[in-house]
Amino acid sequence: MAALAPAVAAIRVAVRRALVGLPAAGPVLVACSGGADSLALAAATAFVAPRLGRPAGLVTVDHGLQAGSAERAAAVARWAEETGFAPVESVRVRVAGRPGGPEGAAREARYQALAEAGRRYGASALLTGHTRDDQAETVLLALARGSGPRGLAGMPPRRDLSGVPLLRPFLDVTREQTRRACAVLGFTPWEDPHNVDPSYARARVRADVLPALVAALGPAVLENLARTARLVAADTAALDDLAAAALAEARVPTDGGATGDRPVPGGLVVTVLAGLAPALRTRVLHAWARELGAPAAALSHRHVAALDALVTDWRGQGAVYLPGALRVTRHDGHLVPL
Ligand SMILES: Nc1ncnc2c1ncn2[C@@H]1O[C@H](COP(=O)(O)OP(=O)(O)OP(=O)(O)O)[C@@H](O)[C@H]1O
Repeated sequence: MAALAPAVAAIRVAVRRALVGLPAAGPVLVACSGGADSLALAAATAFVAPRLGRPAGLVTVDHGLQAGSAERAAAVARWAEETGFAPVESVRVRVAGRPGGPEGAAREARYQALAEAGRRYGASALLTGHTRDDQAETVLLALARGSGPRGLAGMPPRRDLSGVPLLRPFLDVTREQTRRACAVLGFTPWEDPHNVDPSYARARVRADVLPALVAALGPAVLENLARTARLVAADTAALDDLAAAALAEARVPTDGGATGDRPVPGGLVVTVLAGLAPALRTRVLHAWARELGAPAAALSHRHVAALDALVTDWRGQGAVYLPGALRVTRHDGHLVPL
């Protein structure tokens, strides 16, 4: 018997690790663009899932942004049916008219369609083909944009996508391995023109920045960036737990036992906030602003810093304006939403 190619073994092991012990019943759904990463993911899932007694389906999204995109989606769906995936779906989405740049709008439409498919089929998980290289790019972009620990934590291996568990089994698999696996298995992956389009920051990082880093510092750079993401993610999760407890403590009691003359519903006690370490306090304020209804994408460091100044640099300044048409002021030793 011919030995199993190491790249094929690596992708199967990664998918097996992700699927083994999945709590819920229901099929796993592979999100497949037809590119090397998600084609390798689909091939590994087609091999592993039946051996774990799980049905495997596949969804491909047609963004309708490029000539030939419908044909590409149809070809992926045809291949999936021939390979034994069920259900198989090709979903056409409308990208135009969504907020944000074209890349962000396409991503939002894609994830919405994937989550809807996941719910429709009662999927136990939705799988995407993000690799270690994608993770390294994400960390570098976050570092360059100054997005702080939440950005540096990169993409989590699992998260909730509107009620469906989203898994990324390939975060420890390299792009080189997915390409090699495709070659060994005789697939011709689709090459997404966006991946090499220099008008996208991620494409420039992929084409120029990472190769330069690897050339200067050696190939371990990719794994080291991915490890940085894991370490920061663990620290961030711990700090988030502490911040949730601190937020509970800072809340003005609504039962009449407030620290001021009268309770201020929905407010926070400034003296409690002032006693927190800055890293915790800014997390508390960020979480509180989200709770009040500020949209995550629009809530920036600047907004949180302005809230923080109400606590630590109080000079009687006016209300702080937050995205989502919100205002917060300091009154009588409390931060209060107006
Ligand atoms: N059109 C699509 N339809 C279904 N899933 C998609 C589509 N585009 C991306 N995905 C999913 O999201 C993952 C990340 O996509 P992205 O385009 O960011 O990275 P990529 O490295 O180019 O992936 P790939 O080589 O699989 O296209 C893919 O691996 C795939 O699981």
